[in-house]
This record gives sequence, C-alpha cells and structure tokens, in this order.
Amino acid sequence: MGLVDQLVNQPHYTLVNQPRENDILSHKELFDSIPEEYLSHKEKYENAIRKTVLYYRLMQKYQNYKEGSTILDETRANYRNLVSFAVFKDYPPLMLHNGMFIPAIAGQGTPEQQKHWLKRAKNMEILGTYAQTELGHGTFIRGLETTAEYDPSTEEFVLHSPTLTSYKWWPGGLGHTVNYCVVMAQLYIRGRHHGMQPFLVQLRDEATHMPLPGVKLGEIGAKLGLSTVNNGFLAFEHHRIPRDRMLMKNAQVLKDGTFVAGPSSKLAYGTMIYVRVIIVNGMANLMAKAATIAVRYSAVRRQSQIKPSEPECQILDYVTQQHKLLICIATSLAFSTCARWLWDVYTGVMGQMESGNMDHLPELHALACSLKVVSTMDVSGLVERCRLACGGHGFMHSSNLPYTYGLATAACTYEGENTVLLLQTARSLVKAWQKGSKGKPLSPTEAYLMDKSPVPKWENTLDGIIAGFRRVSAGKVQDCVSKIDKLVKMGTSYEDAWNQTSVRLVAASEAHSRAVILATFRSEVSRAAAALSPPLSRVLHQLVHLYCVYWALERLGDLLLYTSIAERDVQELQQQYEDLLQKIRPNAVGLVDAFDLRDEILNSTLGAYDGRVYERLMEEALKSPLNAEPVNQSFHQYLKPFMHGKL
Ligand SMILES: CCCCCCCCCCCCCCCCCCCCCC(=O)SCCNC(=O)CCNC(=O)[C@H](O)C(C)(C)COP(=O)(O)OP(=O)(O)OC[C@H]1O[C@@H](n2cnc3c(N)ncnc32)[C@H](O)[C@@H]1OP(=O)(O)O
Ligand SMILES: Cc1cc2nc3c(=O)[nH]c(=O)nc-3n(C[C@H](O)[C@H](O)[C@H](O)COP(=O)(O)OP(=O)(O)OC[C@H]3O[C@@H](n4cnc5c(N)ncnc54)[C@H](O)[C@@H]3O)c2cc1C
Repeated sequence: MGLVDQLVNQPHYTLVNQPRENDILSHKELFDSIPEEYLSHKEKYENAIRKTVLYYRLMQKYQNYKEGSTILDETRANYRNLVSFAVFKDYPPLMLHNGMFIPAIAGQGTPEQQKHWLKRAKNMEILGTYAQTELGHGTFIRGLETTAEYDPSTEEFVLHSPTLTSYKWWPGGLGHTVNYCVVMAQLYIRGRHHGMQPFLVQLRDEATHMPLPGVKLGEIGAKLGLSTVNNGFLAFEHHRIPRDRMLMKNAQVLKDGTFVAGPSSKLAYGTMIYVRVIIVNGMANLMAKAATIAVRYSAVRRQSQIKPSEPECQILDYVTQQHKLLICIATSLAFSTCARWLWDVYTGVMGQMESGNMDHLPELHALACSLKVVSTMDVSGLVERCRLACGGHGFMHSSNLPYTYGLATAACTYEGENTVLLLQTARSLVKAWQKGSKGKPLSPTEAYLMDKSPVPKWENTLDGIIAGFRRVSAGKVQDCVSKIDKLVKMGTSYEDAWNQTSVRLVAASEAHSRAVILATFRSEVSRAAAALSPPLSRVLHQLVHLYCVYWALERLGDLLLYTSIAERDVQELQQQYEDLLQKIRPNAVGLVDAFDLRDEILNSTLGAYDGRVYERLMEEALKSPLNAEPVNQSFHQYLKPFMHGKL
C-alpha cells in the first residue's frame, strides 16, 4: 500500500509498479506508438478522441462506473485523474465532462433534471462541458454578457450573444467534442435582470454532430499546454431552449415567468467551489509525478565528484539537489493531506446546506480559494524546479516534465485567477477581523486572528513555526485593516482604499493559507501516524518538519517583522533544515516509490522504476520522424544550394 494511501486511509488501487494483466493499463491500444509531440494539432486531437473513447469504455468496465458511482465520488475521480496521465500527456478532451458538466448538473439540477440528464451524461450518451468564461470576461462573472431571456408565451428561454466579447471562450471540449453544455447566462424575465443562472443547452445534433441552428462553435487554437483539451468558443443567435433546461435546484422560473430566488445567489457559483476543492488533490498528483521523475533520475544520474578521489556521485547526493527535491515530496504529501481535509470540510458544508444551513459557506469559499491558489502556485513552481533539477534531459518532452508544468500552470489561471481568488480570501479575513474586533465569534480556521496575547518568545518547534505563521497572517491582516481605515478616514472611498491596499491583502491572504496548510498537514499526519508503523511514522514526521522549516526559512522577512525570531533562531532553523535533508536522503527513492505511480502514469524517460534512463532517452530519440531517413529532403532543396552559393 502506498504511503499516500496509508496516510489518508483511502481504498487502494492497482497502481503498484508491476505489470498486471487485466487492468486498464494493460490495454496497449491506449498508448501512442508515435509520441504525441510529433503529431500535428489536428492529429493530436483526433488521436486523443480515439483514446478517449477507449479510455472511458475501459473505465466503465474496470470501475463498474455505471452502477456503482456516486456523482462526487472523489476516489474514482482521483483514480481517473491518475490513469489519464498514462493515456493523455496533456489531459483528455472530455476532462470537463466529468470535471464540471456532471458536477454542475448534480449541484444545480432538480431531482427530476438529475434523474434524466445525469443518467445520460454518466452513460456518456451525451457529452458536455461548462461554459462560463467569455472573450471579454473571465473573472468578473457579473459582467458576463450572454443573455437568457424568458418568453412565457412559448415557455422557452432565448439564449443570445449580443457582442463579440460575449462569445463563450475557453470551455474544454467545446470546440468539436461535446454536444451539450451547461451555459452560465444572465437571466432576464420581462426585461428584469435576475443574475447569472445555469442552463443545460444542446449544442449539436445528436446524430450528425452538426451545430444546431443558432449555435456558433469552434476551437480557440494552440496553447502553452493542454493541447488535447479542445478548448472552444460558442455564441448563440436567439437560440431557444425549453423552460425545463434551466437548472433549477436553487433559483426557479415558473411557467408564467415568476422568478423564485434560491436561498443564496452565490449557489449558482457552487460548481466552481467543487472544482477548486478537487484541484488541490490534482496538484498533489502532479507534484507526486514530477517528484518521482526527478528523484529517481537524480538517483541514476552521476555527475562530477564530491571528493576527487571518489567516483562520480549520484546527483541526489548533492545537498543542493536534496534542497530542490525533498521539499517536492513533502509538498505532494502536504497537499494530498490538505485536499482530503478540505474535501471533508466541503462534504460537511454541502450536507448542512442540503438542510438549509448556509452558515459555513463563506468559510468554505475562503478556504477553497486560498488552497486552490497556494497549491497551484507552489506546484507549478516546484514542477519547474524538478525540470531544472534534471538538467538538459528535463527539457525533453520525453521527460514529461514540460507537459506536467503546462498542466500545473494552467491551474493558476483556470477556475479563478490566483490573485483574484487570494483577494476573495482577503475579503473574508478583513471581515473576520472587523467582526472579531467587535467581540463576535469567528469561524474555526480564522479564529486565531483575534489572538491578542503578547508576542511569545520564538520557539524552533513545529508548534512554534505554526504559531509564527499565524502571527504573520494576523499581523498582515491588521496592517491591511489599518491602512484601509486610514485611507477611508482621509476621504478615500472604501473601494479605492481596498485597491490601494491590495498588494498587502494578497500577501495577507497567502500568509493565512500557509498557516492553514502547515497546521493541517501537521495535525492530520499526527492523527494518521498513530496507526502507522514507527519507521513510517518517523519519516512522515520528518517530512512535516522539513515542510514547516522550509517555509519558515522562505518567509524569514515576515517572521522577523511579526514574531520574536532572532538571528540565533534562524541559524538553528537552517541547521535543522540541513539535518533533515541528510536524514531524509536515504529514504528519498523509497518515498517516491511509495507514491505508487506506475511507469505508464509517469510517462517519462527519466522516471521509470527500472532506472533505464539512457536507454529510454535513446529509444525515444529514435522515434523522432526526422530519424526515419539519413538525409532530409531539405538538404537538397535548401542547404546544398545555399552552401554552393546558389540560394
Ligand atoms: C482527496 C479528495 C478530493 C479528490 C478529488 C479527486 C480529483 C482528482 C483531481 C482532479 C484534477 C484537477 C482537474 C480539475 C478538472 C476541472 C478543470 C477545470 C477547468 C477550468 C474550468 C474553468 O475555469 S470554469 C470558469 C471558472 N471561473 C471562475 O472561477 C471565475 C472567477 N470569478 C469568481 O469566482 C467571481 O466572480 C468572484 C471573483 C468570486 C467575484 O464574484 P462577485 O463579483 O459576484 O462577488 P463579490 O466579490 O462581489 O463577492 C460577493 C460575495 O460573494 C461571495 N462569494 C463569491 N464567490 C463565492 C462562491 N463561489 N461561493 C460562495 N460565496 C462566494 C464573496 O465572498 C462575497 O461575500 P461577502 O459579500 O459576504 O463578502
Ligand atoms: C487552460 C484553461 C482552461 C479553461 N477552461 C475553462 C472552462 O472549461 N470553462 C470556462 O468557463 N472557463 C475556462 N477557462 C477560463 C478561466 O476560468 C479564466 O481564464 C479565468 O477565470 C481568468 O479569467 P480571465 O482570463 O478573464 O483573466 P482576467 O480576469 O482578465 O485576468 C487578467 C489579469 O487581471 C487581473 N485581475 C482581474 N480582475 C482583477 C481584480 N478584481 N482584482 C485584481 N486583479 C484582477 C488578474 O489577476 C490577472 O493578472 C479556462 C482557462 C484556461 C487557461
């Protein structure tokens, strides 16, 4: 059983790194004979569709997917996510079908709508995506321009895209893959605006796949990564859909055009919260993949000598290399642990909301925003660090590190741009500060803000570091509130004061997220470790310790400003960090093995279990289409006449 699984006590999957007959990855037809990067844009898409069909059919077979699954079944989603790494280096074109289309129907549809549409969607009889972002607006969703006007005479909604900037832009699979989608549009009834609402819209004929009349569709073009996701554009020309296609679990439109508001207008944003929550786990997976590749490669690669009398050493023996990579192992564990914890918070709050209690939605929103941001920001930075740690070979697509970086950095933008989401959490922190200052109780994850005790003596322990991060966060929030108050007193409007304080607000928000992550990682590991063997428990605690000390050293400036840390403490912390690198080094390969990612999932010349790095690099190089002939025709056409002065 893999280390991560033991830690979070998840059911185990057959991912261990041994050949298996009878599992999904034994189907060779899922894999490419020509590496994806040598295909044209169009071929990449067509190949991805070929594999998608096979992949989903096999998923249904191996996961008993039709009957057994619940909609938000996170363990199946995690399994799908890992297996998809083996099949698609750049995510599948139907990523949004399971990632957002099904969750949107589940979260926003009435029981009758769910009964009909979820069944069809889960059986893959219809394929869908989630279309919210437009060419002109992604962040500011109140500014979306697509309209859905209710016509009581025919009991239909009329969907319309009035401007170029109102074109839906970005949804995955929208270009040429899906035939349905959840469209977020501004609802109007008899000229009155009722906010953004979700509509289930058929886009293409189910038999011919031609766009329906009044529906304009296309693909948005080549991107930094996610080249097989088929992101698309969409516009409507007064396109009519029946009334029952508005997803009406929350707000409703009755036949006569009466609008019945839901318990909160923010419920229409629910699908975004769900995705932000699962992204944290997605980032832990990407980090585990990159760390496994880079650590295994660093055990195989020998370069230079530490002592002139000795043979060239494994590059993993350089302490600088350990500094680059061991934090990546700890980070993956930190985020998988926090993801599991956040998932429990999410399901708890969703359960309360089913019975009408919305009290904890704001806290969930603030947490989901901040953990989404820090996990995507850290993982994209650390995946790039893994790539650099592999030297030249890390630059090869065959290492799979460039693709992995593309997947991680995309998540910094999608599902809420990171700065924007940090500002959402900052909004919650400032409100908490104001509330707490009036003596009102705060939510559990923000209650520490009101700790008014004098700054304690710094302690170089886990408790000390976590307490220090809380001080930093509280200090920064207080600093923001003071600046905003001061500006407002000077006559600046609250909104301008907010904007003028926003660099500090973002920093406060990040500090809060770090405090939450450090504390959660620490407490969840302590809780889980009680059931583990002493050696495993010891190594997990070393990783938690490494993680906390690493971040303390990264944020020394803040700690110096807001805590009583002194020069001597910093030197001791640095020493602790170096000692931990030394202690963890012998277990580094074992730890990445414990992530339990099969070679097919790593999809990398550098990271395979058997360590045949050079043989794999050569095998992959020989797959380059240019190596099919000794002399390329361009020699005769250009180089030869050029060298002979004839061109
Ligand atoms: C281990 C367990 C788990 C395992 C699971 C295993 C999984 C395996 C791994 C999976 C692999 C990963 C791959 C994933 C696949 C999917 C890929 C997705 C691809 C990408 C799809 C997309 O990219 S899809 C488009 C997303 N596009 C946005 O993301 C727009 C951002 N833009 C906004 O989100 C709003 O527009 C913005 C800014 C808030 C302002 O909204 P606004 O102006 O209306 O609101 P204001 O700022 O005025 O705020 C007014 C009040 O609303 C409150 N509030 C705001 N939002 C709220 C909310 N959501 N819920 C509650 N409350 C909310 C706020 O806190 C205020 O509260 P208050 O007034 O009390 O202070
Ligand atoms: C790979 C990928 C896949 C995607 N898939 C989907 C999908 O399936 N469905 C879908 O609907 N959308 C999708 N999107 C769109 C995505 O959700 C948006 O790109 C994202 O929400 C950011 O919005 P934007 O592009 O309008 O950026 P902008 O909001 O224009 O951001 C540009 C800059 O302005 C800053 N900024 C904007 N507003 C503020 C503010 N209030 N305060 C401070 N700074 C601000 C940002 O911080 C950023 O630096 C996808 C995007 C990507 C990259």
